[in-house]
Amino acid sequence: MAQVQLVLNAGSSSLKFQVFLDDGADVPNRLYRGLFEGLGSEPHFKVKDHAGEAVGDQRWPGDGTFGFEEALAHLSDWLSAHRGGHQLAAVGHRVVHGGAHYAHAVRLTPQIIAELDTLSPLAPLHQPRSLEPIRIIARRVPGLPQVAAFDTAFHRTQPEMAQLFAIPMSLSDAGVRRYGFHGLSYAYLATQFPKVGERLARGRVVAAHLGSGASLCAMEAGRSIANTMGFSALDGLMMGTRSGTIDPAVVFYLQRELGMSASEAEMFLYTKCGLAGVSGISSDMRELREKAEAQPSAQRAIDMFVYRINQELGAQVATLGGIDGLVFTAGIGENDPATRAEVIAAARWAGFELDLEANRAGAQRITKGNGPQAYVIPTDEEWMIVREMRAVLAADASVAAG
Ligand SMILES: Nc1ncnc2c1ncn2[C@@H]1O[C@H](COP(=O)(O)OP(=O)(O)O)[C@@H](O)[C@H]1O
Ligand SMILES: CC(=O)OP(=O)(O)O
Ligand SMILES: [Mg+2]
Repeated sequence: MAQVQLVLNAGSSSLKFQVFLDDGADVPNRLYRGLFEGLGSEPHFKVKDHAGEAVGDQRWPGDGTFGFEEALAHLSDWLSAHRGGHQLAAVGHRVVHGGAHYAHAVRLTPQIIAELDTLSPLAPLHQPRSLEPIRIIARRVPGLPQVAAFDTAFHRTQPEMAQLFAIPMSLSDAGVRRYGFHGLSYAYLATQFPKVGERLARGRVVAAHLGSGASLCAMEAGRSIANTMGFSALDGLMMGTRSGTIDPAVVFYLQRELGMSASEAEMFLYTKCGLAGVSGISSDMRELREKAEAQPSAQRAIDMFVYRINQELGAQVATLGGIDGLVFTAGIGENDPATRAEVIAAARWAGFELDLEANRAGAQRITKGNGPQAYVIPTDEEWMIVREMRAVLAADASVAAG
């Protein structure tokens, strides 16, 4: 009987999944691809089959009664009904934080799960959400292989300078360092660069993962050189609900003057800031675009989002010593031509020239002229995870075979 592999990707506002045929093919054969989006606002479940046909679509009221746990339960029922008799052979998970230790995906054991849980304080929005389904599955189907693929792993190639803070080395050695995130997304993009062209595959690239979480990654010949996210996924760009880089003295102020505890200040910066905090309207770029004309606070949030991208782009380009290509990806990067146009307009200092029509039409290359070029490449973290999972399981099997 044919077997399938499931991949789960728990993001800050979404739970994404894909089901692949476990047929040993080099290019993973996808059966289903789906997601819950708007977790925390207006939950929406969508699934497509391998041909892109919608096979599931459901919405829940935005009253806070349908959260991550309900999404997991719904997904489990949906999968049981749609597995078509295929047996589940393995589950791959996006685990945001692999610490300094994990530079590659790993097969999960109770010890490793416990070790990964110690990193939860470094990624409070993400790590517990990845570990929860891992624990549930381990309890319900104890023998089922589960593999964790890490968002931090891709960045372990960064030079020491990019990974260190200006603090005593003893603290850096204890783990207070820059890890970088969205690595599975950037690793996937790197696999696509050769198909797009030499300039991306060999050159100096800044990739912009603009989703609910957002970051930039400076890449040289497809390897990570720097990332705007650091010790945590709170750093760098302004995000859906996260502040991004902020003067650390603001944190002291929140505690000392506003009486917040450390945990309250932390949750404030993770969940009440960014697009949602500045606009007072929504963390979702779609809603802000709709309301921008009528509501100045929505326009202000969008303007600040673009302003910060351009600023951080400057830092990444300086780190690379120049730029050959800019790549947009993730929810906003893939779907919002207005944000791309505004970022490119702000980044004309780097020589970008927008191709208005190509950008509007959603073409792969969205700039023209002789300067550096900008592209849109849809990301596929689940595809990257299934590939990494297969490599881990194949290595395990060859060790077992002796
Ligand atoms: N058509 C669209 N136009 C503008 N923004 C969009 C569109 N579709 C999705 N988005 C944005 O993408 C975000 C989700 O991005 P995604 O990469 O899926 O995030 P995550 O994985 O962190 O949950 C949404 O919050 C929304 O702001
Ligand atoms: C690391 C991170 O911020 O992920 P996401 O964008 O999926 O929330
Ligand atoms: Mg994501």
